[in-house]
Amino acid sequence: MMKLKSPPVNSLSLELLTEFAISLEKLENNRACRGVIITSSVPKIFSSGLDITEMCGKSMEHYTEFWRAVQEIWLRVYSSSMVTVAAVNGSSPAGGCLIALSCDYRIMAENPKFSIGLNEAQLGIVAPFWFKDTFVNVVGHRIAERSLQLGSLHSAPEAHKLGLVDELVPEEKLMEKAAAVMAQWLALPDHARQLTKTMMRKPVVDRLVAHREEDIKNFVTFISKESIQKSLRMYMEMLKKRKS
Ligand SMILES: CCCC/C=C/CC(=O)SCCNC(=O)CCNC(=O)[C@H](O)C(C)(C)COP(=O)(O)OP(=O)(O)OC[C@H]1O[C@@H](n2cnc3c(N)ncnc32)[C@H](O)[C@@H]1OP(=O)(O)O
Repeated sequence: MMKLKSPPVNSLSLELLTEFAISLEKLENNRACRGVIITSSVPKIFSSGLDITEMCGKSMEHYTEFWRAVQEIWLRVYSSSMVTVAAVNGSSPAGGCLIALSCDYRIMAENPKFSIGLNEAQLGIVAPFWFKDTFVNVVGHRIAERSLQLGSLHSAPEAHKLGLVDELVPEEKLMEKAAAVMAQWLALPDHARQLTKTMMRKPVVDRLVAHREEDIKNFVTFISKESIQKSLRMYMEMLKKRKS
């Protein structure tokens, strides 16, 4: 099991992304490890997505390093040879949702206050093509298109209805259910499951691998724009105001 632990909201900072990638690599290289449950140790939050402070007021070099780390975590989770189950035990906007979408199966705590979705548009930013591809591959084109354009965050019941999460279970049953799903997936021979997973996911993975440097350049150019920086600053202010 892998538990995201970066209070208060598990925002995906460069440090957390790097630790996460190293832990995944270790598990991937351990032949005895055939599956991983990804969850959070922060109450009520799975992950608040990318750490916005990593994308605000920093240098081009920093944005480059940060975006490479974001790409890396997606590539590792999405193309993992292990069975990956997301036990979504709290809200999971944007990058947090991407982590869950990249797993093989998603189980979410049945709490209507928890929400999940790719809400980038609400921040005035655009989800890159590989976020979009991952989303489309889970929920289909129409639902993804509407949800992405509106930057929707879906409540747990709504997310289940849309197919964004596979199952809802009472919060106290989440880990038990995740273990049961893992056992069910691990009952199959690894090679058949892994080859099938590769067949299904390879086109999307290959697309980023082929355009990785171009994608970094696009991100750095986009995020460095004063208008985008302003949107991000305003969003952070809104988060702080909402709190007080
Ligand atoms: C080409 C560009 C593509 C770039 C792609 C980006 C994808 C992303 O992931 S962008 C990030 C999107 N994330 C969000 O919109 C989530 C924002 N956060 C929330 O909605 C809420 O914080 C929460 C529902 C996750 C939790 O709510 P809660 O009431 O428990 O906590 P808060 O008081 O709101 O937050 C506590 C603390 O944490 C700061 N914070 C929250 N989220 C982030 C974040 N993603 N990055 C950095 N910091 C974050 C928040 O401002 C509070 O800080 P202070 O205690 O200093 O006020």
